[in-house]
Amino acid sequence: MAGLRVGFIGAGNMAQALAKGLISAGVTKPSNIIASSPKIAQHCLDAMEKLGCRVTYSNVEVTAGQDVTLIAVKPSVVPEVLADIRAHVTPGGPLIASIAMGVSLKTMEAALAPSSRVVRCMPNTPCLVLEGASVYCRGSAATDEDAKIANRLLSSVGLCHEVPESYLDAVTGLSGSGPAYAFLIVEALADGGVMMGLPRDLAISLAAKTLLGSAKMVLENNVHPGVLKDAVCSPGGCTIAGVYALEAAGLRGALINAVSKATQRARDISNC
Ligand SMILES: NC(=O)C1=CN([C@@H]2O[C@H](COP(=O)(O)OP(=O)(O)OC[C@H]3O[C@@H](n4cnc5c(N)ncnc54)[C@H](O)[C@@H]3O)[C@@H](O)[C@H]2O)C=CC1
Ligand SMILES: O=C(O)[C@@H]1CCC=N1
Repeated sequence: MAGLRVGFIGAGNMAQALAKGLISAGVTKPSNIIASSPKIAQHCLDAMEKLGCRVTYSNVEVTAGQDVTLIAVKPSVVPEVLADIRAHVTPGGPLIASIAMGVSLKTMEAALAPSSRVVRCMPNTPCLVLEGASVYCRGSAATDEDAKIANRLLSSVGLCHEVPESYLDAVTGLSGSGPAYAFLIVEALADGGVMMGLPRDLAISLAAKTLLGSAKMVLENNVHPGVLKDAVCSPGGCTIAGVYALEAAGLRGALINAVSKATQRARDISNC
């Protein structure tokens, strides 16, 4: 697997997070990674080069001789990229894996030659620190071997599930966008600590570790989060007073609404 040849079309935030994650997980060597981007985004290519990856202005070069080519450009740029590479993607060529929000398998397959092997993925930025939460679904011509490649790539940088494509927009609204919600929560908890007199650095570190540890308890203990919450709330204690403040402010509704709005936005883009 350390020999897996990975191409990135697009070298921005998510491509860099995945490349760093794949390298630190030992899935592939930097020299086996190549990334493309237009000259106007030279700083993205410079960041990839700093990791030891090869870089190019040519999207076609990123399909040649790769095991997998990841499309990591904004959704509106995907049609242009698929047109660039169409003539160079043969059924025996690289697996095409898109991480673009709202771009369906049907759209990708229609833009590529018949029988092109495609998977659609939704990772998130914590792949950078090997704590990603990713899913993928396979296109009609993708083989079991292709699914294995997608699974091994994404599970090397966190957890990974294969799901039906109908889940993709909701996954985008939950875990694709979710790090932004989590960062807001960390920042706001730290603000609370600062308001109560804690130094900023200490407050951020305590808030972030509290989220990390709580998330770990949910994942490792396989216990419903409500049960774990109850165990922190002593009768008549301080935590239930804090929980009441959150409930009164509508925290649950706000988070449910965030996932719903982000999912709807992904759906709107899917239907464009
Ligand atoms: N940022 C995130 O947390 C996540 C993003 N995604 C998806 O990943 C994709 C990329 O997002 P980001 O990395 O955040 O965007 P970004 O704006 O940081 O990076 C986009 C990259 O595409 C390059 N690019 C633009 N036009 C190009 C072209 N014609 N050919 C080749 N490269 C081109 C840019 O130079 C840039 O390097 C999006 O489709 C997004 O939906 C998915 C999961 C999480
Ligand atoms: O905000 C976005 O459009 C992308 C997709 C998921 C995370 N970032």
